[in-house]
Parts: sequence; C-alpha cells; structure tokens
Amino acid sequence: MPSHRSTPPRKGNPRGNRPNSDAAAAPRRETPQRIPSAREAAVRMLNEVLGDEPRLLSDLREAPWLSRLDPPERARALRLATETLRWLERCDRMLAKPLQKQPPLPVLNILRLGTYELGTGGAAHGVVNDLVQMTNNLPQLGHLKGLVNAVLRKISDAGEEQWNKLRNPRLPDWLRGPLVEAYGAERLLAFEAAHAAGAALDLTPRDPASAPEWAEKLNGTLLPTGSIRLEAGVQVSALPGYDEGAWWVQDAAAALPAVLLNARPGERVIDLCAAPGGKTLQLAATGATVTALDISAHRLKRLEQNLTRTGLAAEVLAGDALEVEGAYDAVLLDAPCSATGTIRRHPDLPVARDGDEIGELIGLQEAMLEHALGLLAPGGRLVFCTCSLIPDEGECHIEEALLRHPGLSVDRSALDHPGIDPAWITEEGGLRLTPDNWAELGGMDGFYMAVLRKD
Ligand SMILES: C[S@@+](CC[C@H](N)C(=O)[O-])C[C@H]1O[C@@H](n2cnc3c(N)ncnc32)[C@H](O)[C@@H]1O
Repeated sequence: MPSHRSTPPRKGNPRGNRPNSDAAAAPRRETPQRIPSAREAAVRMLNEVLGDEPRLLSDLREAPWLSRLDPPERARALRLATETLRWLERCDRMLAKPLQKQPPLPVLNILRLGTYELGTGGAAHGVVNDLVQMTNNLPQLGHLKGLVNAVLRKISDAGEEQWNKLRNPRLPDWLRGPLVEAYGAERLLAFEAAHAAGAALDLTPRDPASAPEWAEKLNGTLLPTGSIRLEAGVQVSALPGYDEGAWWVQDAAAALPAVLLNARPGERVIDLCAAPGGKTLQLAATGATVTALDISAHRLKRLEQNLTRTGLAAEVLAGDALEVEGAYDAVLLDAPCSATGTIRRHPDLPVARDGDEIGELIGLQEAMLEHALGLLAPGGRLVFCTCSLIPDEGECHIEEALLRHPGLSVDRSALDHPGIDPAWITEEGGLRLTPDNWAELGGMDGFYMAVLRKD
C-alpha cells in the first residue's frame, strides 16, 4: 500500500490570492444589521475557503452573517458557493483568457461565481448586473467594476458551449498523487467524474424492513443495500416522515458500517466517535443498549436533536475515545479522518485542505483502534471505518492491527449482505467503497470498513 506520509505538503493556498487576504476577510461595507444577498454570502464563503487561512464551508454554516439570511436564501448561497468550488478549475480555465492579470481575491471570486452561473445557464443580464454592483460596493476595490463587467460579458459570449467542452475538474496534487498510486490514473478519472456529478440525497429508514414502502411514499429509488435515494435539493424537513423520524439523511455508504456491526436487542454497544449521530441512530434502532460518545459537546447537541426527532434512545457521553473504559459486545469506531471520501458533497475540502493534517490523523486512528480493541468483551466484534479514500486511513490500519494482535481476525462473513458487491471486498477482508461505485445509480461516498473479531 502506498504511504501518504511521502506526499509533499502543499504550502499556502495556490487557489487563493495571498497579497489581498485582508480584503478577503472583509469583502464589502456592511453594517451589523445588513442582510447580504445570497450571491454576496456565496462570495464571502468563497473568500473564506480560498483565503490565507482556509476554512471549510461546514465551519461557516453558523457564521452570524450567514444566519441573517432567511433559510431559502441561505440554502441558495451555500449551493452557489458549493457549486463554484466544485467547478473551480473550469471557472479558472474560462477566466484565463479574458483576465490578463489576477485581480484581488474578492474580485476574482466574484468573477468565479459569475462564470459558474453563466457557464451553467444563468441569465446574463441579472448575473452580470448584480455582480458589477457587488464589486462597486467592495471597499477599495469598487474601481474594478468595469473589469468585472467586461470579463463577465466575454464569459457570457463564450457561454455554456465553451464551459461544456472543458474537462472535469481534477483533484489537487496533494491528493491526486496518493490516489493515483493507490487506484491508478484511470480509476481516478472516474472518481473525478463522480465528484463533478455531485451527490443525491440518501435516507436511512429507522426500520430497515420499511425501506420499500418509504421509497414509494417519497418517490425515491430503493438502493441495493436498503437506503432510499432522492434527488438532491429537496427540502428535507418538508418530506413525509421527517417529523416522526421515520428516516434520517445518511449517504448509502455511510449506512453500511452500522449494518455490518449487526447489533442485536439487549447487546451493549458503544459508538466511539458518534456525532452527529447517523450511525448511533441505526444502532439504537436495533434495540441494542447504545452508548454514544464524542469529544465534541457541540456536535453531540445535533446527535441529541436527532435522537429526540426519531424517538430513539442512547446514553450520550462527551469524552475522549482514548480514555473511555468498559466491556462491550460491539464497538463502532468511525474515526476522524481526511474525509476525502465525501468530496462529492464537500468540494471545498480539496481546496481548503492541503493534506498536512493526515499524518496526525493516521496516528490518532491507530491509537483509537488499539484502545477500542481493548473495550471488546470476549467474543465481541468491532467495526472500524473511515470516510477516506486514502489506504493509510483504512486498509493499512487493519493489516497492521492483524500483525500486532495474533488473536484478532477479520470477519469476512459479516460482509455477506444484500447489495454488497464482492468486487468491493479487499485483500485483508474489508470493504473499500469509492465514489464511482454504482455510477449508473449516482455513486456513493468513499468509505473503508472492516469487521474485526477478537478471540
Ligand atoms: C467521522 S465523524 C463521526 C460521524 C458519526 N459517526 C456519524 O455517523 O454521524 C468523527 C467524529 O470523531 C469525533 N472525535 C474526534 N476525536 C475524538 C476523540 N478523541 N474521542 C471521541 N471522539 C472524537 C469528532 O468530534 C467527530 O464527531
């Protein structure tokens, strides 16, 4: 297996524009009560993700300037920022010709947003006027409104035809290198096609037996592993079954670790990295006695809300998985990781991150797995999983744990579940899921998981 540790870390944010980072943090005049438009909020998100100290979109969701927008406008702002980031390479290629010199980051991001909108069918008049006005309002940068107008008019003339000719965006080198080494260049193109296509909305029914019924009620597709797939973009809280917690949002790949753990009524089960709780809900729905632990009290609030909505029960503990004690029939370890399997839904990740933190995460995952094995009662089982595509965060941990623990084995029979393609099973007996799986059904998140048993 290739080692991620050999990957050279990327310095700075090459997609950003370093000399103008101050302007990135404060892109326009804004009184405390001013409500930004969806486009203004989207550009501000782009400035944060692509700035000198890159932030993930998920960390901006509770920013005060974003929460001032009403929910539909907030959703629109997030969608615009997310899609511009998904198509960033295409935006920059379209902009390369009309832009002789890179403007400051806030202006560049206005142009990127405009290019995304114009390239995907946005009405030129509305998009250009709005973005020229937005440039005019930028502190010290208002004089660049003429440039924005001229460039966006050219982009509009080139239109969707030129946009559609461009290749799917490639992953940055810090991630592309290790993934090409692990999967080969051809597979990586398939991953990148899946990242470009984006993700549908998957639901996990509280009662797995009710999946066909809910798929019909919600006009969705019943996936081979029992999840229900709907088109992205629907308002989740307005769907039938939401209020009574008959299902919850969870990617089809993310639903499998808890399925493979196969918890039974009355068993003592611990979910060691539980928040926001999709897997805890699945475990609690089996009738097992579940402890949900997470180090983040903030993230546990969402887990508690999810338990309340679904009417399911679990003991919720804020704490460190490396310190918890006890003996359990089943342990779920969904360890913190690079989350590189979730790029379809989080296209900001490859540009906001540079891989620097992965070495530390690998160390933490190994320590967590060691500690988690010590929590197993005799004959107990453990599912280790990460939503990463990097083998050092998946397969390698299991190979190494088997060498360290002679009494430990991988339970291959646990993978015998409807919908699991035998081609996904790895040499050491785990399950490697990649975004190009089920391409005809709309893909799935990248994940790794293995079921371990101790004598
Ligand atoms: C991949 S997420 C878990 C997702 C969750 N299992 C689910 O299905 O919704 C990883 C979680 O690990 C938690 N975490 C990180 N370090 C931890 C530690 N030392 N002990 C316990 N939880 C930790 C993070 O707060 C984060 O919520």
